[in-house]
Parts: sequence; structure tokens; C-alpha cells
Amino acid sequence: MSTNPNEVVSFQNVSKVYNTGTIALSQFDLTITEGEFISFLGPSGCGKSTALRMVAGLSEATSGHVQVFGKTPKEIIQKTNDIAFVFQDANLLPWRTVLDNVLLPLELRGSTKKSHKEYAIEVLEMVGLKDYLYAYPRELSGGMKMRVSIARALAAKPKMLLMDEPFAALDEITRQTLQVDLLNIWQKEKTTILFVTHNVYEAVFLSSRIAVMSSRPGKLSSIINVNLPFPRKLQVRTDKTFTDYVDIAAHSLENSSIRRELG
Ligand SMILES: Nc1ncnc2c1ncn2[C@@H]1O[C@H](COP(=O)(O)OP(=O)(O)OP(=O)(O)O)[C@@H](O)[C@H]1O
Repeated sequence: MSTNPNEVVSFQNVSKVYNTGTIALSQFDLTITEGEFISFLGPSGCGKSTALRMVAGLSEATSGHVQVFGKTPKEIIQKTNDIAFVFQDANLLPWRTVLDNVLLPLELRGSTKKSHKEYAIEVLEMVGLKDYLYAYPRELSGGMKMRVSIARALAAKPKMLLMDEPFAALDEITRQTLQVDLLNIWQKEKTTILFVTHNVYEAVFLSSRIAVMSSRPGKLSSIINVNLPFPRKLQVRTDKTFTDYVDIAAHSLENSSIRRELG
């Protein structure tokens, strides 16, 4: 059991070997505390998504322990709305309006209260879609679809958001706008965010902490505390401190891949 009352996720000596024999994670140790914005940064195939899926109870450790809010991930997923997942693909139902897409997970859990609908509208306003409540997905841009997906995740008031490369398919301008908006939402809602990316700039801009991973088998290669104040504006990217952090993260990535080649 955890000794830190603020601990929300812990990986203890976690390994994951798929049926194919692929070792996706090996002796992975990490503790995440309440309110963090932590990114998992690493090259393709280093086990970032596997780690995130374990927190969501979608994948089980072959050995070691994963705990979420002091319980097993499956218990948390089955009994609470504490965790919400945002994928790269917004996965909206084309025949439902924006508002009805956001309400769907609540409906599936039997929650059809008026207050839920009011809150769904509130989160859609928060993500900048108050004029699109009754639009259909086909009428939206890629960035707007992702906003709906984020609103859908927030509608159940989760304590933790898991985001797996949510902006990877978007153009650079849209991606940057969404990054700023996501940080504002994180600060307002005070959720813990676990964010998977292979983009160094994105990781530094968004995170309070970065877990750099090395591949095959996926291990934690280093932890970077990003001591840049919040709120962060896009202009911060030109500050020397920001570019220094980008260098540190990039070097850490490089070193982890060199170690892999040597090892
Ligand atoms: N269901 C599965 N069955 C077998 N192997 C898998 C499965 N899921 C992932 N893998 C393998 O496990 C390794 C880690 O995959 P994972 O998706 O966690 O990495 P990732 O760092 O998120 O990669 P990417 O950035 O490309 O999404 C990869 O080699 C991948 O091919």
C-alpha cells in the first residue's frame, strides 16, 4: 500500500509480455501524484500506450503491480467514473449530435439526470463548442472532433484523464491551440493527466513532469521535472529555459536509444 496520501498511480516493478513474446515493459517503476500533468515520452514501440492501458485496466501486468487510487485498475474502472480515456481518434458516433455524443457514456451508465446535461453543455462551452451543441460530427473539423472527445471525457467529472497521443493527427496550428486549451482545462478542473506523446516540444510545453522511456523492452529512462510556471502561453517556446528543457528531453531520448543499440 502507498505511504503517500497524494499518490494516485503506482507502477511497481511492472513487466508486460504479450502473447507474441514481445516484451513491452520491463521492471517499470513510477509513482504519479494527484494533480500532476505527466507525459510519457519515448520512441515508437517503447510501451507508452501499454503503460496507459494498464492504468485504465485495459491491459494486465504479466508481473508486478499497478495501483490506481489505491485499488486495482479494474476495480476503479468498474465501480467509478474516476478515469476517462481520450484516444488519437475522436471515435464520435456520426448519427448523434455533439451534445448527444458527450452524453453517451453517462447514458450507458444509466445517468440521465438534467444536471448531467447541464454539465455536458458547460464542458462543451469550456472546450469552445457552445455554438455546436446540435451539430453532427460530419460538420466538424478534426480539431473540433477532438474537442468533443475531450468534453465527453470530462463530462463524467473524472479525477484522472488518460490521453494517448490525442493531437497526433492534427495540423500544427490546431495542435498548439488545443495544447493551450488543455492546460487551461487542467488548471481549472484540477484533474491528474497522463499524456502519451513522442513529441518533445509537446511534452515540455504541457507537462509538470516527463517520464522518458526507452524501448524494447520499455523501461523508464529518466524523469524530468519541468519547472516552467503555469499558466503557459505559446510564446514560452521561444524562452531559453523552454529550449533548455527541450534539449534535456531530446538528449535523454537519444541516450535511451543509444543504450538500446549498445545493450
Ligand atoms: N496487443 C498486442 N499484442 C502484441 N504486441 C503488442 C500489442 N500491443 C502492443 N504490442 C507491442 O508492444 C510494444 C509496445 O507497444 P505500445 O503500443 O505500448 O508502444 P508505444 O510506445 O505506445 O508505441 P507508439 O508510439 O508507436 O504508439 C510494441 O512492440 C508493440 O508492437
